[in-house]
Amino acid sequence: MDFPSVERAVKVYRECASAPSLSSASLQKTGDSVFSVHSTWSQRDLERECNIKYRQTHIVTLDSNGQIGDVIDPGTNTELNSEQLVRWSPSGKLKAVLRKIKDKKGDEKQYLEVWNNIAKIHNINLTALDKHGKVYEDGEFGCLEWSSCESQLLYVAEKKQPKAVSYFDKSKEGGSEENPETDAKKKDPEVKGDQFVHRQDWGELLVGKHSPVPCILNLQTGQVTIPEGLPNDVSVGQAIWTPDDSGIVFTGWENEPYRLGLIYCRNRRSAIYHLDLSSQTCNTISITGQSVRSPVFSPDASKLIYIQNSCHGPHMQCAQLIVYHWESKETKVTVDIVQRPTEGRPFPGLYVGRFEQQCWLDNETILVSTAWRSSQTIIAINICTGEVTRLTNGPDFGSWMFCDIKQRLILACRSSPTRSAQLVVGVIPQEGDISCINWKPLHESSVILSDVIWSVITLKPKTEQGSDIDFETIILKPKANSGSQEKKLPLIVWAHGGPHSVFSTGYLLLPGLFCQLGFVIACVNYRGSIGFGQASIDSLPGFVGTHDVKDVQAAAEAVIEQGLVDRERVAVSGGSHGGFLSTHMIGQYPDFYKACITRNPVTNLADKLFCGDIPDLTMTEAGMDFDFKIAPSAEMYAKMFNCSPMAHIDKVRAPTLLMLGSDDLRVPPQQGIRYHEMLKARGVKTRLLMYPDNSHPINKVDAEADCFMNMYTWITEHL
Ligand SMILES: CSCC[C@H](NC=O)C(=O)N[C@@H](C)C(=O)N[C@@H](CO)C(=O)O
Repeated sequence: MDFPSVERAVKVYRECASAPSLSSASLQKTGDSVFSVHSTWSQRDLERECNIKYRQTHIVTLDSNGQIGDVIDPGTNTELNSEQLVRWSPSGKLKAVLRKIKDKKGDEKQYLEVWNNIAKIHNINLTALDKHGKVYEDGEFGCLEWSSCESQLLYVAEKKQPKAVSYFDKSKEGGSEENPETDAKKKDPEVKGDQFVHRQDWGELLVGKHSPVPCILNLQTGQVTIPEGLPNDVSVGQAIWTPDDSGIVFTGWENEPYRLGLIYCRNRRSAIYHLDLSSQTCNTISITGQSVRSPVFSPDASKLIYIQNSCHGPHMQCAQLIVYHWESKETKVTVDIVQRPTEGRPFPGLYVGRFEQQCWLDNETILVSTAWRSSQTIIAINICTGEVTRLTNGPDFGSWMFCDIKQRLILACRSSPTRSAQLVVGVIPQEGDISCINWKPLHESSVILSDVIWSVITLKPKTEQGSDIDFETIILKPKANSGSQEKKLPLIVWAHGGPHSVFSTGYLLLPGLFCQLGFVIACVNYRGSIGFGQASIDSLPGFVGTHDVKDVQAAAEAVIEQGLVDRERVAVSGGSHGGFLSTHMIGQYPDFYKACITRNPVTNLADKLFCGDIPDLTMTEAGMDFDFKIAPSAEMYAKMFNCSPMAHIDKVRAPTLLMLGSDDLRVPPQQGIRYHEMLKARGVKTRLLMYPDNSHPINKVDAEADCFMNMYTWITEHL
């Protein structure tokens, strides 16, 4: 087949990859019926080979009926690459900014700034204060919270460790005998012999993050204090003030017996704590033995909500919404786990990482984004009754993300497989059906794939365990051919990673790109994906390499049966567990797939058990209960190997491209390197690309672009 040229592929990549992705968006009330929308975006810059960050501001007015009036785009884009965290104060009059700057010597410094509407009014060099290590800005631990009196800021940073010195450091010898007291007072504590103690961190994308502690900056004094009374062996994150500023509430993850990778893992043992700052007493709010996260107070401070799910089993699960009544300390599960949604009760359960801090419509209703089958949707939850109302369900946009709410003005971001992110506002009706929202765009999507059409098909597995659980596949087709039968197109079958994640009908860069270049794409949400009920998730562990493989194959065959695809030109792609699946497909269906492209694939679970930051994934997905003591028997090793792609290596024929991140801690590169070598030793065509300074996602701008071009040339060479 004559595929579009490499030059065409480069052009299409430049266009589609230019779509900015939303990092954050907030509403500020700036007048009686006037609101400003501040949004920060991330956009690939291929020339500078970096992701640039910039801010946009829009003005929204409400008319006399409280409906959306004008939407004004003053066209103010400001690049802001040094900002790490931004938080407006409760009054909206002040803005706190955590900024990272390199000084003249090239050393990184972190500043906490406070701006009013005229200028910067506070500027604290946190690094120079030397009260703690780096401030955390990540999505797991990070926080930046104003006290209600707007005189203090709360954040988390690496705990300061005693300086480790050598027993043979001459500068420490002599002198101190004469003045042990004065010397000791003069210096920070020092520890001899600890220079090379292994300090385990929280793994992939959290390297160097070992022991975060809460820090309080007093804006009047410019001083930072680390509260006393913190629980031992707990990593603190997501800290918030109690409503009267008398204490802090935070999520604490257990460090012992050792840390497991935290990112993308919502099953790490943790608790919600309340530390009273004056008495320095710390109490646990949540029940023990769970995985909890994202504490948020109601506007009237009467209730605290947080998310809870089991700390055993799959890394992503259906969660519970917990309400904790602050005065009575009564705790209630207000939204429970959903095992099997039904036509009558379609709500599939909660799949939420963190609440937005401003997620309250009123003191009884919160707004949340959650996976709802193959869509990301916004729901309203009545936290007294547990009633769930779906606020977004339109046919044109499959992915909606809740951003902010002020009074009844809601700010959201929406996209689809053919439209990049678009900010929208709407007014939630005071009466009647709150889902009747008249959404108004603040701007047009920057990328619209007008020659691509997308759809979702539902499939039922054949007879086997878990066969009463359906699954879905998102299909992208070039519009030009959608109706015609004469020209059969090549197909790429895509498997997501996790395995407990999901393809949502939002902007999908790579599938959209390949569809633009003439491929039909099938993105498979196989059984075990989130958003379909807990029973679907639980149906996969112990059956990886069979159920997920069969579902991917069923999806591929269902697309072929639609008649648009040339069954002799089918490729398979996927990263991580998606790489586990794509290498399984070419091993189990060696004549069906004519090419394979995979990123950081899991190829041998037995080998992975003792490398990488998530040994528990290996045992869980192989159908075994994880135990920190990990004492695998020969039978357990056999079981892990037998459900792995490496067990099928002798059958593989398909030319296979592997793309690995040299810094990947989630799935170490050896998994891909060994598979590559096994193919070479068997004369199977294979190519391995190793991207330095890239981790599990391989998302550095230059590496990502190079991956795409190599994927394109590999597939077009072999289909
Ligand atoms: C977002 S689900 C990831 C779940 C899992 N977490 C811990 O086990 C995980 O990281 N799995 C990897 C093997 C994987 O498949 N990662 C996915 C999703 O991040 C990927 O595409 O990289």
